Amino acid sequence: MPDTVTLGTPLSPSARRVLLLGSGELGKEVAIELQRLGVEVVAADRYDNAPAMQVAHRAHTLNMLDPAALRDLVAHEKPDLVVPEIEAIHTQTLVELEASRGQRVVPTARAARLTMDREGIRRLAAETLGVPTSPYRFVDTFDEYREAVAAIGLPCVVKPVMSSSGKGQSTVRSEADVEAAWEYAQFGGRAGQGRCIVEGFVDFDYEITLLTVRHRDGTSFCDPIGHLQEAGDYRESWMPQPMSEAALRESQRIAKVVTDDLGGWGLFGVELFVKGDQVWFSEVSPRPHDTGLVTLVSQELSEFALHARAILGLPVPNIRSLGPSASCAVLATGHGVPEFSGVDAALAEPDTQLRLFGKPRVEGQRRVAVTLARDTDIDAARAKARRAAAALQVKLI
Ligand SMILES: Nc1ncnc2c1ncn2[C@@H]1O[C@H](COP(=O)(O)OP(=O)(O)OP(=O)(O)O)[C@@H](O)[C@H]1O
Ligand SMILES: NCC(=O)N[C@@H]1O[C@H](COP(=O)([O-])[O-])[C@@H](O)[C@H]1O
Ligand SMILES: [Mg+2]
Repeated sequence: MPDTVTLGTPLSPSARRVLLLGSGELGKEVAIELQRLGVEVVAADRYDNAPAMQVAHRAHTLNMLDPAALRDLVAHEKPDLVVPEIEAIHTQTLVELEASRGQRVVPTARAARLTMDREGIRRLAAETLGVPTSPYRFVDTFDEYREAVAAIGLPCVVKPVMSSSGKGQSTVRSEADVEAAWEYAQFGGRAGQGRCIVEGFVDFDYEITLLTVRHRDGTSFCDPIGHLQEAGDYRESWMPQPMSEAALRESQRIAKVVTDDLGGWGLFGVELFVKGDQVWFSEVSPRPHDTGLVTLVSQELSEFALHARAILGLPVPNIRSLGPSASCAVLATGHGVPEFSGVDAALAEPDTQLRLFGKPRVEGQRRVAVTLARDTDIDAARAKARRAAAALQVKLI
């Protein structure tokens, strides 16, 4: 890579073009950061008017799990960079395009392929890299599942190999939960019926996301983000999560081993469980992480700005923290188009911010907004972010 990075003008022959595969709330912030650097942004997802599409130069709606549709889109847009934003992409097509046509994929096509599927990343981390994880087994049938539950023991966690935000995931605490967890895993995943992982339950003290940036000058870490999950989906996150020196060092070691193997440039969300000084690797997103939404208020360069810089080959000389901060997810339940009231009340306190994602519709339950707050300590920041979320009312019309 030359030391001089040249960026162009969007919609002109000199444009640097990025194709975002997935256009949710995280992609929307990435698109905004790229727009600020004059990058031409093309947003794609499975439905029209997805959040990032609303701030992109162009948008395409397609089934990104369909290899022909994905290939056509890349051939049509000829992006300098393909930037995956979700797991549910036909990543083998990206591997082929990278190999045959030198198509650049962020961070690498192999990283996108290995992390789209829990089996790829888990086997790499535990079996190849020797990183500590929960015990696990992969299963395809109910009989294999029963055997895995017996071998791993209760409690255990069951998840479809391809799912995110807790979809299809449940914890089996007693014999009575065994059948329902299987049914949910079969129908709750993003890609329909199929293979599952059964994991031993890790009785952690707390869990973190360690945002890890691989950029042209090396690897940088953000402060650890603590978070609270419900039903496998994030509800609150905060930073900096207090940790022992030993646990932080071990977390950074694991994050470095895993992200070095995945390679490429970009920001990764490394999910870790911590008990005392012991650390287990859970999974990694080779892209900004939902719990990292807190960086919109906690850092001068958010995880989205860091991702944009890293993927464009720009330097990340420092990551400046602005103080104890928290985020609180806002979920809507029901059917219809969101309308938000109490926005003024939600923003009444100092050092509070809001992102309304602009998701066009809710069917069931969906994250539609996030509140962000800074304060003198973590507890105060969390309480403030929760108050802001409570002040916001979402009506579905
Ligand atoms: N083996 C485990 N032991 C204890 N808790 C677990 C285990 N696996 C998952 N969890 C809990 O469930 C949460 C979600 O799990 P996981 O990150 O694997 O799901 P996901 O669907 O990939 O979520 P996301 O896409 O939001 O990262 C974890 O953050 C953790 O709180
Ligand atoms: N844990 C992963 C995660 O938070 N991903 C974020 O949620 C969007 C999907 O939301 P949707 O399910 O409401 O369409 C994704 O596009 C991404 O921005
Ligand atoms: Mg996770």
